[in-house]
Amino acid sequence: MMLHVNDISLSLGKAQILRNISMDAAAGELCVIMGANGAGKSTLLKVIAGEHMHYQGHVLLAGNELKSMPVAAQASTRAVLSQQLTLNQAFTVAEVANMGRFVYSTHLSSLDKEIVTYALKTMQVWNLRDRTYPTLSGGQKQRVQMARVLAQLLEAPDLHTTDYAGKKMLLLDEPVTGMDILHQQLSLQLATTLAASGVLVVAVLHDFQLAAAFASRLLLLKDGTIYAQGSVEEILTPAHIKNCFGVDVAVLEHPHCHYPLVVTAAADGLFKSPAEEAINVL
Ligand SMILES: Nc1ncnc2c1ncn2[C@@H]1O[C@H](COP(=O)(O)OP(=O)(O)OP(=O)(O)O)[C@@H](O)[C@H]1O
Repeated sequence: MMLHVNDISLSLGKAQILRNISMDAAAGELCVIMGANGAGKSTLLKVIAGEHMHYQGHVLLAGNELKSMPVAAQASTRAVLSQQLTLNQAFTVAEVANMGRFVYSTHLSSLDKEIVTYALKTMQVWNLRDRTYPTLSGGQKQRVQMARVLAQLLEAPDLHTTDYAGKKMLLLDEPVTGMDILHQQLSLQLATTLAASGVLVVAVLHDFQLAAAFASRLLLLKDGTIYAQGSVEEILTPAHIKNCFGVDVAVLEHPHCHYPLVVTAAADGLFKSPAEEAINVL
């Protein structure tokens, strides 16, 4: 799957949310989008997911303009994990995971069931399969959502046997929010493994360490535009982070791994005294 985003802009209501965004990503990449709250990350992901079809510019998926792709074709080529997905009805965990397969047919075949079982086991929520989804903890819910998108994406109950190059895209909006460190690692290793099988993965992350460890390419958004894009080393610099997040950091070398470590350099100084605040307001 090749994703080609060419000069897209998007308004929601009266506000222009995205401006002149261009990016390319290819099969096998794990492309991470970062940026401050409100920078436009989720909105960009939603455009790519086909949720905001009134964008200006072009979004090409494997050479096809997204706007002209039938909904069924879109659903069979990409799986989406959205932010703050609320499911208050009393579905069981297994039923939520089954939803990943309903995009193909309302009748689940034995292969569908095997894929769902495999997805639940991969995300270590098989033991929760009969629980009602709303009663789960935040991190458990997120793991079930990962199982659902995995069930949608896979064509076989195995991570390693299928070549997905040119066929599948996985869009993840803050997938590890609320997960403990083990399941954060598990989820991103899963994303990397899928990428190695040819899936194009685009993920919004807030955690610099996870981005540094797993991204093959980074996109930094600021105020609805692309501030910078490139390799982890090119993007995770103190200057870029200061400009996009307003925080002073130091970027160190990991003692064992090749990736950079981002640590905050100043623990205080973000809150000014009331007198200084007053001067800023004036
Ligand atoms: N439906 C909408 N109508 C109007 N404005 C919207 C709508 N959805 C999002 N916005 C605005 O668009 C901007 C970008 O929102 P978006 O959710 O893409 O940010 P984000 O980078 O994902 O932020 P966060 O890190 O908080 O998740 C924000 O200012 C938000 O208030």
